[in-house]
Amino acid sequence: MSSPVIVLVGPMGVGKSTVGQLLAERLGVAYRDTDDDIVTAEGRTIADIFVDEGEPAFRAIEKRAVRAALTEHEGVLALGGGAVLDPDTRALLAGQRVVYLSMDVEEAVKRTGLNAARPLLAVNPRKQWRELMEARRHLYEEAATAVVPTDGRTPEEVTEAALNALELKDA
Ligand SMILES: Nc1ncnc2c1ncn2[C@@H]1O[C@H](COP(=O)(O)OP(=O)(O)O)[C@@H](O)[C@H]1O
Ligand SMILES: O=C(O)C1=C[C@@H](OP(=O)(O)O)[C@@H](O)[C@H](O)C1
Ligand SMILES: [Mg+2]
Repeated sequence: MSSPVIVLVGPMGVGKSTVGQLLAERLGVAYRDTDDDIVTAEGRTIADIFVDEGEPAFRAIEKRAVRAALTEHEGVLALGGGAVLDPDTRALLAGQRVVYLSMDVEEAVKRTGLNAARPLLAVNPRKQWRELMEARRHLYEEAATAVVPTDGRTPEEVTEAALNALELKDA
């Protein structure tokens, strides 16, 4: 059993997938994203899974994908924004190097507001994002070994800040 060098958590649109790829490049390791694993395994988009089967079915698929990635992958791993809702997933994250990428609501709306690929923000994104964060903020904070704010930072600056926060700067 192995574990990732860095796991990224945080809300939809904060840049986990973007920054995850940059971090992997910087560290010279592989990048993996559990949303991509799900799309590949299921042969359909995340939005289609939500529409066809509903959120609970998606969470069950996600839980298996996250467990596999957390126990197999040795590089940088980005999780979907809701993965931390699962208590077993949170237990698996304990003791790992977990970075919580954070942002405020205005930044969130800029990055995700018009993006239909994220079904949970499809209607009234600002209100839905606030509600999601009320339910999840403490879960992200509890899971995190480092919190990296992304507001007003480019993906490259966020990557640099994450490496600094983890003291992996010279990697
Ligand atoms: N630091 C950033 N500043 C501005 N836009 C960003 C930043 N990081 C990511 N983005 C953009 O926000 C959107 C969501 O990024 P993504 O990496 O898919 O987030 P996540 O995987 O956390 O949902 C993309 O359009 C991406 O280009
Ligand atoms: O926060 C969530 O509940 C979700 C986040 C999405 O991933 P990103 O955080 O990569 O957008 C994706 O897994 C799905 O749409 C549900
Ligand atoms: Mg993503």
